Amino acid sequence: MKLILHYMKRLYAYSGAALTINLLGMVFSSLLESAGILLLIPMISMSGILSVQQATSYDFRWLKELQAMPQAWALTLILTLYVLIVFGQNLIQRQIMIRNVEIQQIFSRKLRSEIYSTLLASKWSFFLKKRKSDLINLLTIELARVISGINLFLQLVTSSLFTLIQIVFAFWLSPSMTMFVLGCGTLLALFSRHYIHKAKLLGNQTSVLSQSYLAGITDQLNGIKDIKSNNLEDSRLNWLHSLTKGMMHEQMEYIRLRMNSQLLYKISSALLIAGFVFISFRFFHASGPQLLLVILIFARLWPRFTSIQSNLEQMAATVPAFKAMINLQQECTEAAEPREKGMDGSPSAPLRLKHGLTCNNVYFRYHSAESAHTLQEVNLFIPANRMTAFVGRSGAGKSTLIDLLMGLMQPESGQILIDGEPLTTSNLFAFRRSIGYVAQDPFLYNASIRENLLMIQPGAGEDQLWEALEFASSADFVRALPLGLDTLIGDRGIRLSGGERQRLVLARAIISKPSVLVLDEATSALDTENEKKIQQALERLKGTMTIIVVAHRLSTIRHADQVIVIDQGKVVQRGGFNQLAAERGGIFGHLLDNQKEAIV
Ligand SMILES: Nc1ncnc2c1ncn2[C@@H]1O[C@H](COP(=O)(O)OP(=O)(O)OP(=O)(O)O)[C@@H](O)[C@H]1O
Repeated sequence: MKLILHYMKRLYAYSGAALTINLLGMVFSSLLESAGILLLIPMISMSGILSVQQATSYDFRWLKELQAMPQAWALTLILTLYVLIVFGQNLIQRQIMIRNVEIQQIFSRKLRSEIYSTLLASKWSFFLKKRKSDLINLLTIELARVISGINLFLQLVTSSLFTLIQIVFAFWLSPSMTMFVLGCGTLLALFSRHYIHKAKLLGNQTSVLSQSYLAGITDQLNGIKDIKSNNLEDSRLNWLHSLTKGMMHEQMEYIRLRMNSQLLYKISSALLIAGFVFISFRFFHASGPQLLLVILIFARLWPRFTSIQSNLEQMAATVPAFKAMINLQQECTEAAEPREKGMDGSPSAPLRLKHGLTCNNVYFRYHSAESAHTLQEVNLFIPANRMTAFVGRSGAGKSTLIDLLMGLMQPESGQILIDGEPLTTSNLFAFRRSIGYVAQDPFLYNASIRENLLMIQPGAGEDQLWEALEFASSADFVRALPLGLDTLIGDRGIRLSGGERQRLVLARAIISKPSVLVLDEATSALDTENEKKIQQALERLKGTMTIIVVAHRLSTIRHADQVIVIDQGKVVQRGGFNQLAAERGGIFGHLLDNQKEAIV
């Protein structure tokens, strides 16, 4: 309940007065509905079916005045009033329903953007710990459950208000009978508590199953080529069958639970009416009109109790989603990156690196204090507008160092300096804006080549697009495509070859003319021809920007101004390519020999 109230407060904060007006509108509409029913009494009374005076202890003075009028006049008056009330009530009801949906839509939109923006503002280290599919599950399925939980809560509030007014109205007609119905309702609600508890447990299962489903499907679609080429379709289908069996079982349990509770309420309603009418008639000799009133009150109140019970069960099933969403928001807030503090609130302009980047005695580790350092005692200088290459064995710590240099993670101790200034929150965003980044596994959006380039430089003209493509050795292949720049490249650029993808990502990285270009193993998965094209692109860019390259293929960095060798998290060699190649017994020479052997 605390969790739901947390979001209700949010709902109130977002919708403010509109929500209060709607709730008041609901009370008014409910009052009108009761007034409409109240008018049925003189109608019934006039028809002679029921003498209301006889059935209740109240004195209907206005009825007597009506009876004094000619019957045709009185009936016309009552019927007109009845129609007007029903008409007015339905108009208000219509307005309330539209406003309710509007409030819900505004809330769901704001909640989605609030959660997504907190997520985007989280540090890179947060994403390293999280499974991508779990985040997708939270942002789609669980978020939808939270929104449906809020809707259910609003329905519950409405239902409770309606019921309260019905109770007051019923009390006015017959206090004793209303007390009896309320007593029975309370007893049944106590008895039905276990349904709500069970619904919450089933809601937990729903969360777990949907998380597994999404995680499995995402993994498998990401690795569909592997599945097809290794003939794994049957085993994947078996996985799906067993998971969907669990999902079906859980859904059937839930629906059985809800139907059982509804059945209990409906059967008890019939039993209570029958029992009450029998006892009143047999032992207390109640009159016909009194018995009719019992049925009227029961028929109006009991369905309300049933719908409140059903509402509570459905809400209980969404509680785990509320819990998951609050946890995610808390985790994101704890992992939030410091906000950009521009002087006038606008994003800061990219930096231009003048002298270079420095690592000053940098130490870093991913896990707790007990684990070994991934990087230790790293001291180095990357001069501006030169090409610096990092090499080393797999797992040496090259990518980790690049992440620290880009400010994606912070050193445990030591400092990263930008032109002599420590990299802190005040210059972090301006520095990041000055970087163009190309990863080993190039990421492209499922859009056209043009759109992919414009995402980084929205205002770029045709000349600028082609210039970036020329520099990245991509112009030829784009020109050869039937639709040229407007070619759609598919999911992550699947319709292009690995080399074309990589060169297109390079074009995208340089289109904004960044001050620093980072290539993290961008040529490792390429063939010699494509590697050569990237190498030529780097040659063209040399001197215009600071280039940092992590390379497994040493041929890529043959023309680097400086090569830094990392081993077990430490800088073990540095110098020019040829100088390091000539150093006897060094790791660089060893790596070079290995690659020569592989070629022979
Ligand atoms: N997200 C992470 N969580 C925990 N440990 C990590 C993480 N990423 C990398 N490591 C560990 O840090 C060490 C350095 O990894 P890193 O990726 O920086 O090496 P690398 O030199 O770039 O390797 P490669 O050339 O194979 O990509 C490795 O032992 C690796 O297991």
